[in-house]
Amino acid sequence: MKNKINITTLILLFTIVGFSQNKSTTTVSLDVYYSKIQAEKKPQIIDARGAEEFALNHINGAVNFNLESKDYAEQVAKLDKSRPVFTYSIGAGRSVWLADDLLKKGFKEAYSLEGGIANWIGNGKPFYANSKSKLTLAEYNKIVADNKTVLVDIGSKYCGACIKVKPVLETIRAQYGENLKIVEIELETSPQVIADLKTVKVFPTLILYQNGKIVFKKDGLGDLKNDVDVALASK
Ligand SMILES: O=S(=O)([O-])[S-]
Repeated sequence: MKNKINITTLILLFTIVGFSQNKSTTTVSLDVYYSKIQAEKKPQIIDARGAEEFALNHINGAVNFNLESKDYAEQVAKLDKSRPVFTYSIGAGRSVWLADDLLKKGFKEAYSLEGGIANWIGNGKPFYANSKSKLTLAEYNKIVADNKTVLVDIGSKYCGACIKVKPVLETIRAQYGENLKIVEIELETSPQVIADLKTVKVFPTLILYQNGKIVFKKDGLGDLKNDVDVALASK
């Protein structure tokens, strides 16, 4: 439990401090990141999340460390400073910190992936996952077809912003009961459906369907409760 709190606190801290920094020039779009990786024979891809997160899923060919790792200096020393380094995490936290630190240490190029692992997997790029998806795309489509109104929450249990969605979902669930089907999809248990949906660019992503059609799709929590109320009141 203590460990879980520490990891969550750490992620929230990285998120808050990461967002409060000036936007780093090292953050690039998925297209730029991917094409630069493709141009490298042996790309140096660093997963800046925790070891537990990395063990569950990661970009193919990535290695794992971040600024908090005990062997951080050793890991950095293994990299080639003259070649680009590609970092990612969940958002603009750990990966930006790592890319900036590498640049300070004299690396020529360091790029952090905008939208992190959500953007990579959500756009169908190759990834490793240690388990099959609990939910398949066929099952997802059936839920959307079988229920008049469906709210989908897509995120990761390691993402600070995703954790903030949960109490809002509970409020919505209490208000709408059986009139609204809520589906929660986590990267850790259903990575393949996130890839198959081809719509996720960031965690959390929230999608409201009515009669099988998308009413809204939101990147981030925003004012979810109000948006659901407004959307359902107008139907
Ligand atoms: O640190 S983070 O980018 O994973 S939120």
